[in-house]
Amino acid sequence: MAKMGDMWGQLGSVMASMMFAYAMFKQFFPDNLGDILEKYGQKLVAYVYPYIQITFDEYDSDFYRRSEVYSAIQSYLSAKSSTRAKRLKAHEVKGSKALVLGMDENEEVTDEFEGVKLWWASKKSATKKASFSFFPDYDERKMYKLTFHRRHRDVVMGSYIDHVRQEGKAIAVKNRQRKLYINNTGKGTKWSHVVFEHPATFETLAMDPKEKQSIINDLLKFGKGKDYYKKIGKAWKRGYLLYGPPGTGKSTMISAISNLMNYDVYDLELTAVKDNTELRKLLIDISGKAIIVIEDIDCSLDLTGQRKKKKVEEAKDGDEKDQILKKQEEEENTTSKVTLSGLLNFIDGIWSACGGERLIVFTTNYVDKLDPALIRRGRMDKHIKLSYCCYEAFKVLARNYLDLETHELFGTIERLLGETDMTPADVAENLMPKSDVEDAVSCLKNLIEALEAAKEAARVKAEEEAKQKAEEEAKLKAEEEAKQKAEEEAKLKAEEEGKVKAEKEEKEKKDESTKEEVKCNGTLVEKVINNLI
Ligand SMILES: Nc1ncnc2c1ncn2[C@@H]1O[C@H](COP(=O)(O)OP(=O)(O)OP(=O)(O)O)[C@@H](O)[C@H]1O
Ligand SMILES: [Mg+2]
Repeated sequence: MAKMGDMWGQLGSVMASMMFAYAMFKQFFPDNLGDILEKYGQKLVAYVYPYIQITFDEYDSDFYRRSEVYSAIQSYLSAKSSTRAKRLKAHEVKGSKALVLGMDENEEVTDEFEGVKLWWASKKSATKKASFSFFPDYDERKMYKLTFHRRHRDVVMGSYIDHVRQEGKAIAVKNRQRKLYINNTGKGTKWSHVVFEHPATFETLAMDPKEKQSIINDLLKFGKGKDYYKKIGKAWKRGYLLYGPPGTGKSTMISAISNLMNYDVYDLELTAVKDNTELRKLLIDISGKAIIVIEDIDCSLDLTGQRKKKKVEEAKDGDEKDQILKKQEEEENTTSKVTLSGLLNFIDGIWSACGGERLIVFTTNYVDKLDPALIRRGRMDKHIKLSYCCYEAFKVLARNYLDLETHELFGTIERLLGETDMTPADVAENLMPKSDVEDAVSCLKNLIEALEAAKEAARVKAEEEAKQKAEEEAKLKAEEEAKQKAEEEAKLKAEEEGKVKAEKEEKEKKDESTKEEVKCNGTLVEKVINNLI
């Protein structure tokens, strides 16, 4: 019975060949005889082959998305096949208690539902792709084939397939091993994954308890919001922007969110995405119950296109311009061409609604660098600032790292944390015992020492900065004074020169008139003498 499906499949192809042969010879029979033969032929086929086959392909017809029904059947059959199939495929899933078993190719299992017997077979077919390559390229199609007697058609269509889907989904959720997906593996538009095993939870996350609770409430409400989002006509997704200095727990919070919500994490490396089309393809491949993470978003996307253009325009020299353009072209070929608008579409374009519940999380150290369009509410709905360690956050770390709820040194630490900035990462590092002989008290003392050192360093830095600022101000002032002095001197000099010039002109004028007078007098004397003579 194990090869029941195959047997009927072969019989089916024999019948098909007979029908083909019949079609070839049909033209030699009189019309009415042909009709009679066809009618009885079909009856004969139905009589001999009373089984129906349904095929479930791994991918939807457009090859964009893995079929949900296929995945559900796979989970459903993995439970059946591990007890019934003879040839199994074993996948070792790290961290799971047992091997995950599935049907091997061309293997069959039987199933029973409401007294109806059904046969499932796993198949694989390869069709040759149209390609000019020397080596032929094949498209592999995996599928499940369901065979059942035609008298059970109503049961199968009415309830069995639905039962398989529901059961399969429930099994998948139960066995779900969360995954961390990455896209920067040189496989183009494909995600590859590892098992997600980060132990961080909201309990171990050090931050202000009120803020923490509000984030947890927000997430839980989102998780239960399927009907609500449908009612308000919004895609079931929510954006979180996590910002703050390095080592304040942004990445840790993403793990805590994944552990709280039981979502997979898709760590999207934007710089490895070729262009907007590739970005969209990646988006389509993301399943529901997912956190899409773009870390250090300010470094991932080139928002400086404008500035580059300007640089080219500024370059006057033709050679210089060519060089800049050539360099830019080279850069463009090697770097990602994902644009801001491509990313905005990724977050809330029409495609972003495919696939079910999703969280989109951006992290950055420099929130001011981001384009306001990227982080406006509606895209990044909740902005969470992760900051330096406060006393409340320290208490969480002390509980996690040292099992301490309170201690007399806590007071000193509270004061010091109020006086200096230290990231939770640094506090945690100081609280961690480095050897077996180190106990909780020595760790607290280490932290106090580190805080005092940090305070001293901050004081020295502030002093140096103040000194540098004062020096710069003094330099600026001196420069300003020198400039003013120079201006005044120049003015004085100009005045002096003007005065000298005016005097000179006056003198020249005077000399001129004296000359004129002398000339006149000479002429007069000459005239008088002439008259006298
Ligand atoms: N708020 C926190 N609660 C608990 N542990 C923390 C917290 N912040 C930092 N840590 C510890 O410090 C380490 C570094 O933190 P994390 O990687 O989350 O920082 P980040 O904010 O993502 O830094 P970056 O901006 O450099 O990516 C973590 O492994 C964790 O052990
Ligand atoms: Mg980080």
